Amino acid sequence: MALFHVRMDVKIPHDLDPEVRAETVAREKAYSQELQRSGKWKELWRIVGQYSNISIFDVESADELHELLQGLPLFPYMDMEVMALTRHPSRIDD
Ligand SMILES: O=C(O)CC1=CCC(=O)O1
Repeated sequence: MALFHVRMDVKIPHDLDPEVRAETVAREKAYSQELQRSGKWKELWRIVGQYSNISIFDVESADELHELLQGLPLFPYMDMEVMALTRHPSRIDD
């Protein structure tokens, strides 16, 4: 198991065809909901006031995360920042 914190900033070009935009956003939703159901996409939060999200992924490896992120329909239109997480030694839960 490997946990990753990912920030995604969505930057869809203003001149993108509205139908392509709507279809891509719909595919993004379906793709992310499938990964949420699988348990790999554990958290998905909107950053208030921004077309950005904070996500937590629980995957086998950085390679797997890379594959998942590259498969996002909005991948060509996003900037991403990825942070690998490890357990803090002061945590009290198992
Ligand atoms: O709207 C976003 O933040 C991009 C996105 C990620 C998963 C999803 O459904 O939309």
